[in-house]
Amino acid sequence: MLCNRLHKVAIERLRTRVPSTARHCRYIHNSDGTISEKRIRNIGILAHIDAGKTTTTERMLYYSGRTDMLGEVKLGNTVTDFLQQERERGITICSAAVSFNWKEHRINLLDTPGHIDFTMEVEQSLGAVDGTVVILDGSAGVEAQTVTVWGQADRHRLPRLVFVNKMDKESADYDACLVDVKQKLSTVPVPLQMPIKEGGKLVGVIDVLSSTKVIWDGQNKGRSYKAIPINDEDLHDQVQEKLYELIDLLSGMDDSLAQAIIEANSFENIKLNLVLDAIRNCTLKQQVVPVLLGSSYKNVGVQLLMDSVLNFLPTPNERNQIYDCFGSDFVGKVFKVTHDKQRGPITMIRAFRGMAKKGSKFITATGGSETIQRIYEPLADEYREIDSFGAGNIGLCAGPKSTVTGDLVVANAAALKKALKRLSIAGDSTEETPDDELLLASKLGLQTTIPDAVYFCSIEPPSSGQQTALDNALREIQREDPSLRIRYDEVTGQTVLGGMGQLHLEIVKSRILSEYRIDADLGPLQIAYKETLDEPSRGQWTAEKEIAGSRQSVTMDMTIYPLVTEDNAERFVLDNSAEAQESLKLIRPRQMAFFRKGALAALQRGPKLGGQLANCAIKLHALTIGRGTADPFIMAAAAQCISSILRNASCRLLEPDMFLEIVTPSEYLPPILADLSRRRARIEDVAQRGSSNKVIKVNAPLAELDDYSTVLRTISSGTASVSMEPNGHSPLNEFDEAQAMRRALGLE
Ligand SMILES: Nc1nc2c(ncn2[C@@H]2O[C@H](COP(=O)(O)OP(=O)(O)OP(=O)(O)O)[C@@H](O)[C@H]2O)c(=O)[nH]1
Repeated sequence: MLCNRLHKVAIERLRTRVPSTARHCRYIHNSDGTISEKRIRNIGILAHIDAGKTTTTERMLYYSGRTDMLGEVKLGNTVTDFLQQERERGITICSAAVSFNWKEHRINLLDTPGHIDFTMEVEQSLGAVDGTVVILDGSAGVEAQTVTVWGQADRHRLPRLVFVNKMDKESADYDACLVDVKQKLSTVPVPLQMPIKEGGKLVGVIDVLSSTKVIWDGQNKGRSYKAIPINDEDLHDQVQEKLYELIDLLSGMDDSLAQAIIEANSFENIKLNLVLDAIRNCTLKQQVVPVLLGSSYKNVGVQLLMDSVLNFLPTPNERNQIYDCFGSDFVGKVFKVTHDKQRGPITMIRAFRGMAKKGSKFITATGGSETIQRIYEPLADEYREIDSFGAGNIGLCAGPKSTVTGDLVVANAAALKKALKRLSIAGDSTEETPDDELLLASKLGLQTTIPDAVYFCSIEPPSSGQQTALDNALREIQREDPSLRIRYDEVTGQTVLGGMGQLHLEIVKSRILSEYRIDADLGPLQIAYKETLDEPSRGQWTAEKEIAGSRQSVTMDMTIYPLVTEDNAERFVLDNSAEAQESLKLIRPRQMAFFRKGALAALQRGPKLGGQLANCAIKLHALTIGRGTADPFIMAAAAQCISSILRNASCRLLEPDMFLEIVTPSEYLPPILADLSRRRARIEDVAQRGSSNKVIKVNAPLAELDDYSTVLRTISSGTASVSMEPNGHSPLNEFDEAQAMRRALGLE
């Protein structure tokens, strides 16, 4: 029988695991010191807040032998939550990179924050990994932020595993989680395990593929576990049925497995390797998602999750073909910058092609050349020096000074040109433009979109003597976190911060105090409105000046017009009439690139409340640039022209909306709905969850959600919960706009 054969293989497989205490596996390195790509897995851990990412990561580090003790979130001593703020608040703020060896493979793991305010961190991390583990809280299933991070992983086309954690909780429901995964994440779950509970306590899992019980004995912090055959006949038949269901499902997607079944004329006698290969192939194609379970906190199931990472998630060379245009030249992506007190800025780079060595150089988006003075292996805030890191791996580099999170880094200008040429996007021009790298990034589909700020506030140092120190601290934090916006308000003379939420801005303030010893003052939190225009507005502008004896002059004619949708729309276009083309043909590509930059930059500040302009584009009709005019002058002139057109245009405010998912016992539905209607909310859906709960999906203006979580708790006697995420902007009517303007200007 299939099961008997699978038993032997599987028990053998589980028993022959490599001793996990090996701290360094020499045999995974190539002769040049790099690690073979086949032996690397780069994974991100994603989840709704508090599902157990940090706890699971901590177990992985411990079982792999990378750490000697098990950190606990509650005790504030975990490896990945190393910022003081994270330890105090028990949440992940920054994604942290850790690497460890497991069964002769290197796993580089990025633990990401679960709170919506730190979505940008998740986005950057996903650009650096090849697969993800999505963790669910077994008692809560798929939650609002799970759906958000799942969507992010979709955008990066990342194969995934699901780990249903917290299965030790009485209210945990594995089957409900599987239904949730199918319905809410619109994917095909492949359950590889079933829970084993004894006296209500989770003691192990049934490994469906091998039809064995895997039991953790509760000793030595879950290090040891054993696989034993299933003796109970009923249970055995039940597991067998699950296995056949699984093979049946996979055979519809995997030809080799289908062929084997046809040849055997049954599901029996199918080799375990064929089933494993089918799961792997279908996972890589993102047709299915293997689902595992356990309890990280109670030390059950994590080792099998680590095995599955090796078995089912892709190696670096199974993805990332878009970087083939670089051949063997070094190319990588900066997924994070941190500031270490002793080592200065540390740039974390995922290498896709080539090799980076200590002492070598690379170029960045800003065109600057950077030198890698030292390279370290990732272990959160600990550092172990290495000489190089190659394609598929992650390296922490000390030395680069201006690289920012999200930068594409390339060996040198020649390598960049060669890659552009291979992609045939260099055109005939031999002139370097400031947009070369952007062009490449957009061609490769690597452009990172920085989410819009939803809140802003002013920030001031305790004394004017500390302004420079504060500016430097903010610059450093912004290099780490591009979702923090910083601008100088010329009218008030204040520095203004824009962020993803209240928590985001509070954390920035706390970091400035704890890491830079500046007790800065934050002004009141204000909503980040956007602005748009109702109808096209055209204007002409001439900028003339004499700088160091050289006459600078730019004359231009432009229109700003509304767009129906901003998706994929070009925000700067040239008028294609014959007359316009005649005027524009004299402009060199580099001058046009600077002009475009200046014009687009001016769209960052609308005339009403200084909000970013949305849903509009610029058309250039005519441009004349005097001989010898410097590029920065061209850029500034374009910006002045746009600002002047905007001042005369009819603009409107757009307010940020939030999407809310509220889970409440049914009896509290009426008062919650009544309260929402007072908040200008738009109800999208009210559905039943389980026998006694309702789930309300609703869109509401951020301006109306001040203290909402507290109010909800009061209305529902503490039983309802809400998760929120930004959901675009929508126009205000005249009355609400006038009120918003008064509030923003401090007039009420
Ligand atoms: N009962 C139970 N509690 C768990 C389990 N795993 C984690 N926890 C607890 O759940 C809480 C959140 O765990 P974390 O590991 O910080 O979760 P996280 O997903 O990293 O949280 P954020 O990064 O802040 O989103 C902590 O109090 C953990 O001790 C589990 O398997 N069972």
